[in-house]
Amino acid sequence: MKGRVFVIGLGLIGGSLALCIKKEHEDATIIGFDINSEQARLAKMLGVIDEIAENIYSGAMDADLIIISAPVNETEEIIQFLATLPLNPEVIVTDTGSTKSKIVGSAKILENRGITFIGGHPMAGSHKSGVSAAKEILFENAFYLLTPQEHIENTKVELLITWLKGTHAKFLTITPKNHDYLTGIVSHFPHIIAASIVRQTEKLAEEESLIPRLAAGGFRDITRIASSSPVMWKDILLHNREILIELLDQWQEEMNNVKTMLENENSSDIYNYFQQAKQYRDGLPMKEKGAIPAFYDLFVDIPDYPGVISEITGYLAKEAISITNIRILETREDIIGVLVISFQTEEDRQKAERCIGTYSNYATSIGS
Ligand SMILES: NC(=O)c1ccc[n+]([C@@H]2O[C@H](COP(=O)([O-])OP(=O)(O)OC[C@H]3O[C@@H](n4cnc5c(N)ncnc54)[C@H](O)[C@@H]3O)[C@@H](O)[C@H]2O)c1
Ligand SMILES: O=C(O)C(=O)C[C@]1(C(=O)O)C=C[C@@H](O)C=C1
Repeated sequence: MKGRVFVIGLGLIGGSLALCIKKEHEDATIIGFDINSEQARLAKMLGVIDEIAENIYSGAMDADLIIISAPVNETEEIIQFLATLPLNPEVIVTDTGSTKSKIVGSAKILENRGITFIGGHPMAGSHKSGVSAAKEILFENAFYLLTPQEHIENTKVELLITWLKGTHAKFLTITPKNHDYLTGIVSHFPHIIAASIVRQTEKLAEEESLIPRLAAGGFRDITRIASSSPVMWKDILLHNREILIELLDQWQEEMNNVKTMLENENSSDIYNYFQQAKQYRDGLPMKEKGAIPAFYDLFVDIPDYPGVISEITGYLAKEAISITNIRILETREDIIGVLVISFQTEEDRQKAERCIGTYSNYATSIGS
């Protein structure tokens, strides 16, 4: 499609969407604005946008699509400002905020002026911020939630989906209220828990200096998202305050149950607690980027000697097996333990397992 797309907020999400749109719609012009001029300059340098707008006014005036991708409080303010501008009457304004009720409520001011606003939330991301972390494949197979108000014409929603086709996401329309309830459970609340575990550990580490050095696999897995942007999460919590307070009450009750099981040394209840959790988690959809992203990981036990990683990647290269990611699980300090290699498909993972088995004696497993 041809047209002018204006992205306000050139961070991880705005930058990634700009890349997706440009890839799918080569004739479109992507204009970007960021309150942080360094981010805007970097976005232009990295080829994420075609032009930098000097301000929101100049970028928005003749845009066909406006994407607001700033923290959610800022998003509300940007909407207020857009409502003061003589925009193209056919423009679609959307956002990417992690909360929807307050933003969609604020956007009534645009609708009162005849401007179409369709709330949006791509349900994929990272703990990393900024345009340097933007990537075109970020939203592939993820859900992309849209929250159009009832009066919005279907053709407008379809047009927005066409603009966003290059995300290769799965679009789903829901109400803002339902959106905030669901994302409160599977996204916002886990971020509070991750941060709380890190904070508790930090406090306890004041008395025990070995703690940070021992914080390996399990701790890192459950706390990765505690490295996310504090500005973004401060805003999200305040927007979804009521639901999160309810979830915190339920969580406290849940923790009291665990405490009682332990006080009573009730081994069968403790077993069932973990068993039910495992069963539910193992049954979650893995092939889509939903609550748990799809990774075709192969775990390889490796000895601690220089060159072992290039040896293994060399075997895979010999058989032309592409890898998408490679990392080391630091199971023990100073000792290389397990190499985790990710593949795009299950077929590649199986080929790699056979390949490593053919060329070496390293033990492999696919985890569980
Ligand atoms: N990070 C994620 O995992 C994720 C996933 C989906 C949706 N979101 C949502 O998308 C939005 C953007 O998140 P992100 O991860 O890209 O954050 P980010 O910090 O990487 O980028 C946000 C950008 O917005 C800019 N900005 C802030 N105020 C602005 C203003 N008034 N005008 C113009 N630019 C402004 C910042 O300078 C920054 O460059 C947030 O609303 C967030 O809730 C985040
Ligand atoms: O993968 C991560 O780091 C994320 O936190 C991504 C995540 C999530 O909670 O799943 C975070 C916020 C968004 O609104 C959507 C996605």
